[in-house]
Amino acid sequence: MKSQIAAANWKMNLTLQQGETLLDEILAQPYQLNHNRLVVFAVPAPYLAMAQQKVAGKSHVFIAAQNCYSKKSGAYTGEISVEMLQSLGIKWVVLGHSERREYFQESDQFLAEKVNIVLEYNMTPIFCCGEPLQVREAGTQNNFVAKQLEASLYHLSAEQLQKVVIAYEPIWAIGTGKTATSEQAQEMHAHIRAELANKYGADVAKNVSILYGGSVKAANAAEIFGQPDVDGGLVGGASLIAKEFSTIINGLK
Ligand SMILES: O=C(CO)COP(=O)(O)O
Repeated sequence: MKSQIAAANWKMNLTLQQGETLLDEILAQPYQLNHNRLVVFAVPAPYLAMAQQKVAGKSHVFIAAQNCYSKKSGAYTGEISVEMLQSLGIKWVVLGHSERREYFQESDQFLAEKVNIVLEYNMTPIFCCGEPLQVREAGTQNNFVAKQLEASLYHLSAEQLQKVVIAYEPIWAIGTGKTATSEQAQEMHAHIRAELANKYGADVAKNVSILYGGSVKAANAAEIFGQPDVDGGLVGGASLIAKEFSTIINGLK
């Protein structure tokens, strides 16, 4: 069964104290959450333990890492293993964000390895995909995203695939204020689901949560989330403002 998910991605923002205050303010509000209506905060690595403590005892609210390494342990200075995350109680990891792909040269193959290790530890990957502006302008975005999915996810079994959350984030809409229209979001999400159905069957595809990311804010969240194939969002800038993100959470179907 797929879930509706409001996921915050703080990226490389906020001090520890600012992060604590933000979490306190957001978590102080009442939300209608259940096992199919979830909130996730992807916080910077140094704040994972703090954030995990803040949500302890809160049902249906989870903390995510923004990245992890593909190896179990060893001489990999500066990297974070899934075992370390697991030891903190973290169950979610964002993988393949376009900023990681662009600035840190993360390849499809590397991401496939990260997906594998996250699933091996029974954690949930939020796998990001999405096309740059020139691909959108050329009209070849469907093919571009299908190739990203194929390269990093299609080695998975049907059972494994249903444990992956996909986040469609068109790069031209990230941090630009230029949101995809709800029609554009729905069109791509339907395409992603059709691709998954093609590979794994419709019964599997309908169980996969597909989030939209790119300039989601309080003012547009409910409309975008209301699209039939949009199962919530992965939110950057607006997730740093308590009132904005609280409204976004309430915009979930
Ligand atoms: O990249 C994003 C979330 O991962 C989207 O960022 P913005 O919401 O700031 O556009």
